[in-house]
Amino acid sequence: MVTRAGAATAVAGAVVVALLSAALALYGPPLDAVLERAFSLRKAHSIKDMENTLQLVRNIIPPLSSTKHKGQDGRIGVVGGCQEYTGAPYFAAISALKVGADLSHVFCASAAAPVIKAYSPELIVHPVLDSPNAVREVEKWLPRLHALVVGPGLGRDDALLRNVQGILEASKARDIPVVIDADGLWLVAQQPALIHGYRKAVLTPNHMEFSRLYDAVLRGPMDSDDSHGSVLRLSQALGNVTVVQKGERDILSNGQQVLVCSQEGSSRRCGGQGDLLSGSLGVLVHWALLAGPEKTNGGISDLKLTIWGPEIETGVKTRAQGSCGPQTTTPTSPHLLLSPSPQVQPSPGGRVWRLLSHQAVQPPSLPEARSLHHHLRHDRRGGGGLQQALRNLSPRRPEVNRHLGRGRACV
Ligand SMILES: NC(=O)C1=CN([C@@H]2O[C@H](COP(=O)(O)OP(=O)(O)OC[C@H]3O[C@@H](n4cnc5c(N)ncnc54)[C@H](O)[C@@H]3O)[C@@H](O)[C@H]2O)[C@@H](O)CC1
Ligand SMILES: Nc1ncnc2c1ncn2[C@@H]1O[C@H](COP(=O)(O)OP(=O)(O)OP(=O)(O)O)[C@@H](O)[C@H]1O
Ligand SMILES: [Mg+2]
Repeated sequence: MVTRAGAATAVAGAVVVALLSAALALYGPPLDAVLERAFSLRKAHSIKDMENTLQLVRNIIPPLSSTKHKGQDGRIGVVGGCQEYTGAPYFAAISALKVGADLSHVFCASAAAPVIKAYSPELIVHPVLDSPNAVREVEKWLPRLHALVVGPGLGRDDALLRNVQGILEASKARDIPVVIDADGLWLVAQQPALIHGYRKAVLTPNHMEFSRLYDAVLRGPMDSDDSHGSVLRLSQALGNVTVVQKGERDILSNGQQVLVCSQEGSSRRCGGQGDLLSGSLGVLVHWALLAGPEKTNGGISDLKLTIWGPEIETGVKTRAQGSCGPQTTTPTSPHLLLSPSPQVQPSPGGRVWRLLSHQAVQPPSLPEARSLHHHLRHDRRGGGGLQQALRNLSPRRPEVNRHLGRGRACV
């Protein structure tokens, strides 16, 4: 059973994704313009805070080393892909590799398999989801997977959904972290008990999926004037699973804390951006849980973290002195202060990109783009700031930039 710290670590992983997505969102338009737009700060915090935050990101990135074997840094399975939808599972599965997983599997309906296989040789595609032995076929792979992403391009066919129900049961029995997205959330809305109390579940509903889920679980429409409270309540009603409500501002909660990320990203509202998020999250939740509470300071509630740059607020549930129960504070500062220690007073003005460009030395030219994983590790060995790592991603790999540029997802 997952400890509280373990579950909180999953949420800490979500904070990491918020930061990484800031990084991921930097590709596309010229870097400085995006930095200016994405990281422009109204109130800057100390460089130390920025360093703390980047340290959280670095902490969960598993070290690259020549002693590792294939798959050790992440083997992710995507459950989805049907006759109509083949792009979504591809976007989710390839995102897992681009973030830094070693292997990415897609378990899809037989009709979708040849199409998804044709998209990329990097994906291991299993045409089993519509087979009579689908659950057994997937279950064979579960011992070799670190996390599952369930739902991208799944569709709503009852037979497929029944198979996915069995796959989720088998995954829970093996304590495998699951990210549930898209039509996987359609299934959860029909059977909330399927994941109730499973603290290694992370749900990533968009606006529509959230209101459907909220309605199904809490038997009534969400309060659109209290989006923070709605996410908190839904998480609590589902037994404190982590809920990431995607939108103009991403709102996350594990039933104890609420974290809001308003990091500016792509203004496109094209299909597939949520799929990029869920695939990336599959890797990062695994890494955050693998890193453990000591690396993520026990999870969000214990982190002395002031998020630098992205306007991330939190309604951290704090036990007011002398009160009998937890209270939710409403966010005042545009920055996230996650510890009960006295509020860090933001210093006026300033822009992160000036800090980063000051820090970042001329990046060495790399013959080919590598995963962000590589660069974040490289950064740890005393490189420049995260920006240098990002600059190292070769602009000569348009498919990488296009992929990273699309994916603005703050979780
Ligand atoms: N290329 C592909 O294969 C893609 C497949 N997809 C799959 O398509 C299936 C259905 O996903 P959808 O997201 O379309 O379905 P949803 O049921 O989540 O959304 C239905 C429609 O609601 C509308 N909508 C979305 N956000 C809204 C908002 N904030 N306010 C008002 N209306 C809003 C959109 O037009 C959307 O198509 C999922 O399985 C998903 O994974 C999508 O991921 C898109 C890309
Ligand atoms: N109105 C918005 N303004 C800015 N960013 C947004 C907006 N809506 C969503 N986003 C961002 O885009 C990302 C994807 O959200 P979206 O609502 O498109 O997911 P989705 O519908 O599941 O996508 P998909 O088409 O892949 O299923 C989210 O992480 C969110 O941060
Ligand atoms: Mg979606």
